[in-house]
Amino acid sequence: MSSMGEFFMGLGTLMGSIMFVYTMIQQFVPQHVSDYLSAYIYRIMEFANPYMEIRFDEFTGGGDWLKLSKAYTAVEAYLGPKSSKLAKRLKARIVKGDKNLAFSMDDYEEIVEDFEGVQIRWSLGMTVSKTKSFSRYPSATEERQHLTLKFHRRHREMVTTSYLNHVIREGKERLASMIENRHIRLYSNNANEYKLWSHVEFEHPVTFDHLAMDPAKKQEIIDDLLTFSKGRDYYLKIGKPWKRGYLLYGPPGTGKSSMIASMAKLLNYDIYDLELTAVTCNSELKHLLHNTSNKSITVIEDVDCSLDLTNKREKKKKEEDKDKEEEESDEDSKVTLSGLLNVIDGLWSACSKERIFVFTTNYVEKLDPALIRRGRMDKHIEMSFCSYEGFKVFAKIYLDLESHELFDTIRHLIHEVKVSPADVAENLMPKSIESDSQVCLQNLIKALEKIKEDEKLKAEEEEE
Ligand SMILES: Nc1ncnc2c1ncn2[C@@H]1O[C@H](COP(=O)(O)OP(=O)(O)OP(=O)(O)O)[C@@H](O)[C@H]1O
Ligand SMILES: [Mg+2]
Repeated sequence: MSSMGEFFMGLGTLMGSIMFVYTMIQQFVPQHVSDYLSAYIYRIMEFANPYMEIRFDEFTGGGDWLKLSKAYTAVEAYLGPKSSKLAKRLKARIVKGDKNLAFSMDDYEEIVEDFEGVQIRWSLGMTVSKTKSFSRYPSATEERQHLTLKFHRRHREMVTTSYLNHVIREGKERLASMIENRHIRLYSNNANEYKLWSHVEFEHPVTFDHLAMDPAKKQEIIDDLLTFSKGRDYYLKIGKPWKRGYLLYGPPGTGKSSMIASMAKLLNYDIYDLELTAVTCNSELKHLLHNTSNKSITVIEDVDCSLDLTNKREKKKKEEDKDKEEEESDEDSKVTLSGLLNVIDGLWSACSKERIFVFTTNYVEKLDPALIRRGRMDKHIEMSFCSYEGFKVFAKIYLDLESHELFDTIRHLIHEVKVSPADVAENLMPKSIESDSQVCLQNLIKALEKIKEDEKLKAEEEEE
């Protein structure tokens, strides 16, 4: 064994000397001779080098369509605990919700692990590329990491099969448990250079318990969501992709956004807040949706305002007769209704699992029926003005009250007026440190009476 080691050490010294001599010669020979020599020297080096390398890049794809590599993510997760034990230089960071620091390998650090008696080296490298001139930060550099696996080539078969299978399997298991324990993420598609999502940790405190709405309706939605999340086998059995669409409609301030936050909390799903107006074309939309993860909620808020999705199909038919060519180029340049329908339930959507789509709108009647038909938006949920039941939820949460002598007055008033839950919540909040629940309820009564008065005046004006 030691003679083998000595042999390779000697070989290493020899190669070093050849490189030194070659560098000297290079300065005195013409370019074409130097190129010729380089090719030969490279071959000799390859022949003499007993090690092989496999590289895992952080991103795959190229140009504007970069994608976080799944293999890299799995390897990184696999190496996490090993790095803290084996690496000499570590990076430390605080992970929210975890009391211990998280460690990973520092840049250009290397760790060596033993797998079934075979020595395997992992190193973390970095490629630095200048961002393109149209970047928001002209001189900024873009750093991308890669992990390199190095081993003796006589173990090629074992490393490329059983070792790497083991790495990916363990990495994926670790990722799954990390996702289960980590905070929910809120992704948004700001128009960055690589057309990818950026995220923050989702800190919204609202849950279904805070939602003021009819308790039976609330329970029905909770049951629907839980049935969906446990429905893997059922969806397989009925031959449908495991996804569900919810349309939330109703006036402003009735809890549509709060409902989305509660859904994500209930299921522990990430939220992808898709800003359609920032998407330039159908293929970019497809790219973004391809890069969402399973167990997630993709949200398009105010879908009626995001695009002209209202009667696009009818327009399209007319335009088709007019000028076909013009329409084709138009299709390429922006997101269209058919582009959106295609990403929601085109063939590719069947490749993902456990996906929820939520659209919100204040004007359900404006939307193209194709967009909201069952199968696309499976459940239509009307978020409406505050009812007495809704008020009772607020009274319990905001004031710790289950009953009060003023409740009866509020019950009568709330039936008579159209008041949003947001307005009720605002009026119930104490406005000074001295305000007790009596004062808060009286404030609400005043506000409701004012709304009633205004509604009456408006009706009279309209009649006139
Ligand atoms: N049903 C509700 N239950 C509890 N709180 C509510 C409800 N509706 C509104 N609120 C309160 O009002 C605020 C605004 O609500 P939210 O943003 O969810 O309304 P929205 O329906 O999404 O409005 P918009 O149509 O303007 O987007 C919330 O922060 C919340 O405090
Ligand atoms: Mg909203």
